[in-house]
Amino acid sequence: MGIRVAVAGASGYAGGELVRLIAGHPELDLVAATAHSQAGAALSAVHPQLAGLDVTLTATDPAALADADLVFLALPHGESAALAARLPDAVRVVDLGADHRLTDPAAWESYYGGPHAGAWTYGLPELPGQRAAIAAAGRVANTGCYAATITLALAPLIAAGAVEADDVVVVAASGTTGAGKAVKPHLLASEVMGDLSTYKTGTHQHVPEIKQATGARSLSFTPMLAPMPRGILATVTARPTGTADPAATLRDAYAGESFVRVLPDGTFPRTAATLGSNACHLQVTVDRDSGRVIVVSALDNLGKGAAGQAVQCANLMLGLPETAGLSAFGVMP
Ligand SMILES: NC(=O)C1=CN([C@@H]2O[C@H](COP(=O)(O)OP(=O)(O)OC[C@H]3O[C@@H](n4cnc5c(N)ncnc54)[C@H](OP(=O)(O)O)[C@@H]3O)[C@@H](O)[C@H]2O)C=CC1
Ligand SMILES: CC(=O)N[C@@H](CCC(=O)OP(=O)(O)O)C(=O)O
Repeated sequence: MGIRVAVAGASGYAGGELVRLIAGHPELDLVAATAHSQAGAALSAVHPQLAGLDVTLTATDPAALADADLVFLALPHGESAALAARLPDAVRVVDLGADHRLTDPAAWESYYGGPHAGAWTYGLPELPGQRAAIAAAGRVANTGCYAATITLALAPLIAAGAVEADDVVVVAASGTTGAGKAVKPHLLASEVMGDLSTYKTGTHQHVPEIKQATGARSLSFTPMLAPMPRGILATVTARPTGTADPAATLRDAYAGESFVRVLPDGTFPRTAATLGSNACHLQVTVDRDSGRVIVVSALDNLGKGAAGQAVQCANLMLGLPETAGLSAFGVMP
């Protein structure tokens, strides 16, 4: 028997990807997979890609999870804080939701509403100091999917003083799994196919998280819905300060990393190249006309944007090799 892990919200997109990764992980054993409306169903009936795993979804009840060494929470916003509070301290928790990401209660109130549940250790191992903090933590708040894509592109540049922190502009497109599996009319194939649209224009809830994680002081963020199931591509632009070379800064920041790749010169990230993996691909250039630095960043929103990142954090928390059960290589085409 390996290390006992459980997934709450296993019937959702992020939960299904967690179970897939756990099934291929050399050290983790799934001891519970829970759901809400679909409790009682066979896991493989909900997730056909998991055919062959003999698992029945049970109700999301703390008693079903308390027996695990580590619990992944892949629940709607607002549900994980209440559930985590009912788990014993000895059970480690990685929350894929937003409940514990923000340190500023006013930012939480403004973007999410309702009571602020308090901040946990932020689950982005590639940020300076964060790897050790995650390894020492009992509770980790996994990143938002856009927040991971954008923070990996921007944080080293602001930390090095290579770009100005008060004029960051981001335009990004996400696949539809980013919105979860619950039925929503605007996500019907007939609405999404052949279309590209902005949404939450100028109001996206990841803005305070990205500012907190990167040190950006002013951020304009325009998200778009793309007609594809998975993947996020972000263009992050900012004014260079002239004091540090952006390309060298990014290459130095990620030189020893397993999952974050600054691509060879002239090669730009594509979402498809990251799908199914825990990779984030980056490229940096300077806009010929405006002189702004442009960083392009791509990842799989269910991989490095959610479940892959959560397994990476769990590996650190459990003292396992950080890369265990994870691939840096996508399944393109
Ligand atoms: N999808 C993504 O790309 C990313 C998602 N996340 C976060 O991960 C979490 C899960 O997202 P995702 O998988 O996309 O969402 P889904 O809508 O696909 O899945 C939600 C899960 O939560 C369960 N659930 C629904 N309502 C309740 C409730 N009231 N109490 C307990 N469980 C409930 C559902 O069960 P059932 O189906 O049985 O009703 C399902 O298992 C969210 O917080 C999301 O923000 C973070 C990063 C990326
Ligand atoms: C396409 C789409 O709707 N994406 C979602 C991504 C949210 C997400 O996954 O992150 P959180 O965990 O912070 O909710 C959105 O933009 O709100």
